Amino acid sequence: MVLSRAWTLIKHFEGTPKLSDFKLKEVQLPKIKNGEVLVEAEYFSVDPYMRPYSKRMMNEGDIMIGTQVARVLESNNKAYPVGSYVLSNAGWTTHSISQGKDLTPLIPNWPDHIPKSLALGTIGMPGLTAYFGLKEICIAKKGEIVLVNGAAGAVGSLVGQIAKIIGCKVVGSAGSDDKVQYLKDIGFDEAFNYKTVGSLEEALKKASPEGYDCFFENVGGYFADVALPQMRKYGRIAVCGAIALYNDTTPRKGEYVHFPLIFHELRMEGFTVQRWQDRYDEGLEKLMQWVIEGKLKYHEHITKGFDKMPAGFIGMLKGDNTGKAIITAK
Ligand SMILES: NC(=O)C1=CN([C@@H]2O[C@H](COP(=O)(O)OP(=O)(O)OC[C@H]3O[C@@H](n4cnc5c(N)ncnc54)[C@H](OP(=O)(O)O)[C@@H]3O)[C@@H](O)[C@H]2O)C=CC1
Ligand SMILES: CCCCCC(=O)/C=C/[C@@H]1[C@@H](C/C=C\CCCC(=O)O)[C@@H](O)C[C@H]1O
Repeated sequence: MVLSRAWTLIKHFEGTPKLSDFKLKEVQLPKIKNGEVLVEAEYFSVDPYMRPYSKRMMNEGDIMIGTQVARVLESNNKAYPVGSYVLSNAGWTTHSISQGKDLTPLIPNWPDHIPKSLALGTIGMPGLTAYFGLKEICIAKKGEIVLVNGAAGAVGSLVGQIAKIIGCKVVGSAGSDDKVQYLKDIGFDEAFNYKTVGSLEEALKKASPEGYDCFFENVGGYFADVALPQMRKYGRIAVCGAIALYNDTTPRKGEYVHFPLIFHELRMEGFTVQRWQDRYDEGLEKLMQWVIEGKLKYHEHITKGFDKMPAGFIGMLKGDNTGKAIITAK
């Protein structure tokens, strides 16, 4: 018999989540039946979507939603041999039993020298988001100018690097001077700290006096208000996320989007990465290839220990992470 530990949401968040919104539970798991698999988590992802979607998708008392990289401990299912690694949607729980429907094997021939935690970041959902969002929504082309906010995070840091691979000029914004230095280290042409620039409008103009062809939007709110009028004619805006709004308890007031959209003839389109589910293999192979070739640099912000899951989640929302925020099980 295996003892599983799980973090449950005891209260829907009001504004920024607090440690006291979560409670650790222990559950004795039964023996696995025919077709079932028992997995043990090694790495957990904490993602911004957990903040707004927890209210839409969870009841108080549920195990927190989320993805993990796990190792198969026991198996009565040929598709998942003991010792193999899978992505699991079991959420914030150390051990879980499943029929295999919510499991995905890691891509075949995962090289030993590439950390398996990257299946939650650069060679996983955030990597795919950057790849398809930039290719299919921004339609970024060689010689164009790309703006990305939340640029030092899991998605943003890849958007900038993939745009450089395509041959674009890349401008990024992030919330600390260390993050700005990181962006320059990984090849961004221009980067600034949105928290300390006196004027966001001037910072955007200084970074690219010609304006922007593509805007990969991760943040929302004031940043978008200021960025939209700086788009060039026929510019494309990929609305990937809006993290500045996720903790809001009352709707914000802001600029009308209509005027820049009309005057600059812009196309603004929201997406979730699942749209390209049937092309994930293509994206993951490309991301893995770029990592192996050293064209995509990865950085993980690692919080050690399952006990720290809520702190790691809250820290990511506050901006503690450079690159992908990961929690290790041990
Ligand atoms: N559409 C889709 O399918 C997907 C969308 N997303 C979205 O992409 C965005 C980035 O996600 P991801 O890369 O995983 O997360 P990150 O790794 O970028 O982590 C979140 C970062 O957001 C920044 N942030 C927090 N609050 C604010 C704020 N008020 N204003 C500006 N920045 C803020 C912080 O960095 P800083 O120090 O710079 O403030 C923080 O580190 C999110 O909006 C997310 O919801 C992600 C995956 C899929
Ligand atoms: C208003 C919140 C925007 C969040 C953007 C974001 O980060 C999206 C991430 C998705 C996430 C989607 C999760 C659930 C979809 C539920 C759809 C619904 O109708 O409620 C996860 O799947 C990974 C990213 O694709």
